[in-house]
Amino acid sequence: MAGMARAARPEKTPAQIYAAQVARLAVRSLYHELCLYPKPGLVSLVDNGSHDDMDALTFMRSLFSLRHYFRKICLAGWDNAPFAQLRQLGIDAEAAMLRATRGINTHRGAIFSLGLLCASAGRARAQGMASAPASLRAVLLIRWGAELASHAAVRPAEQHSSNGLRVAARYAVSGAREEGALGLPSVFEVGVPALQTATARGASRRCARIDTLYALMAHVSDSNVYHRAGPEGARLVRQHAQHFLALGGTRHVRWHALALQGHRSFVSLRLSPGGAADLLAASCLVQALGATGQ
Ligand SMILES: CC(C)(COP(=O)(O)OP(=O)(O)OC[C@H]1O[C@@H](n2cnc3c(N)ncnc32)[C@H](O[C@H]2O[C@H](COP(=O)(O)OP(=O)(O)OP(=O)(O)O)[C@@H](O)[C@H]2O)[C@@H]1O)[C@@H](O)C(=O)NCCC(=O)NCCS
Ligand SMILES: Nc1ncnc2[nH]cnc12
Repeated sequence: MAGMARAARPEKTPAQIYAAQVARLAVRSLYHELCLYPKPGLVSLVDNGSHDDMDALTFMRSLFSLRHYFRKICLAGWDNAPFAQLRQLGIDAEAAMLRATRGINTHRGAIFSLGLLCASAGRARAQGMASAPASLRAVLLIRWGAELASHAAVRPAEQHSSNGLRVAARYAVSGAREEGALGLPSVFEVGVPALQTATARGASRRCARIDTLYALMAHVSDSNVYHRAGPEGARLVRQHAQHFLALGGTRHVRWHALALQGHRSFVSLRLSPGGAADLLAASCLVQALGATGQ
């Protein structure tokens, strides 16, 4: 109304400003993973890979639904929230993702690992620490390590309640829970070093991400691969990734053709390394947080 002063918006606190920045980086990391091509068996902007129930639009809806979650969990970390509170935010985010995708699990692994990283970034920043990879991991383990370890111990009522738990019971392999309990070793010991090495030798961002995805596929016990194709599928994924890396990865002149060939054969076998894809996004987030230099 003319002549009436509009109420001033309350100033954003440093925590709110930082959490918004971290959430943008988390969503961007998931977007970079989605756009990357060729990724063996995985959904991209080009095709649906080994998936007939989801495409790039499903992933876009999913990652858009997660933007407030990443902001909230970063703020919770800043406020030194207990693990139960982080977990509840993750459960709510899974529900939002499933509403956005009409019931399809696009980002459950990412909600867990990138969520923990956003919380750790918030906690580190509140304590005046830099968001370098080593600090993020130390904060994650020191603040929530014990609770993450007990989260990894499956209670009888939970057994067989998810693909990951069914796979763990059937093949005695680890998955997202163990990753969390150990402070995301695949991210800090495989993904981030692979990104750093590729960047240091002057690789483009795209090539650095392709090489990192392959390094993760060669290393990770991916419950999504076991769920779809058992130990034989897991062996094929590891073998393809090790072969690609042994040839020099994206330094090989024919890397694109090799990766396309892998993509086609993964699709014909319905293989999908979704866990490695999530961990690639998590590694990109750690690299981006480190690059903020704060
Ligand atoms: C800890 C949880 C994430 C629970 O995990 P759980 O052990 O119960 O297993 P899943 O529910 O199966 O989910 C685990 C997802 O994690 C990804 N993943 C797989 N291996 C690893 C690994 N070694 N390290 C890290 N992450 C890994 C993987 O995500 C990708 O696969 C998805 C597709 O999965 P799925 O639906 O099984 O596949 P389809 O083939 O489509 O199945 P069908 O339709 O054919 O049946 C894809 O979306 C990727 O994201 C696994 O899916 C967690 O649920 C939990 O405790 N949550 C609490 C809340 C929370 O997240 N809190 C966060 C802060 S604490
Ligand atoms: N691009 C992708 N395709 C299939 N599953 C995934 N999980 C995470 N990212 C994925």
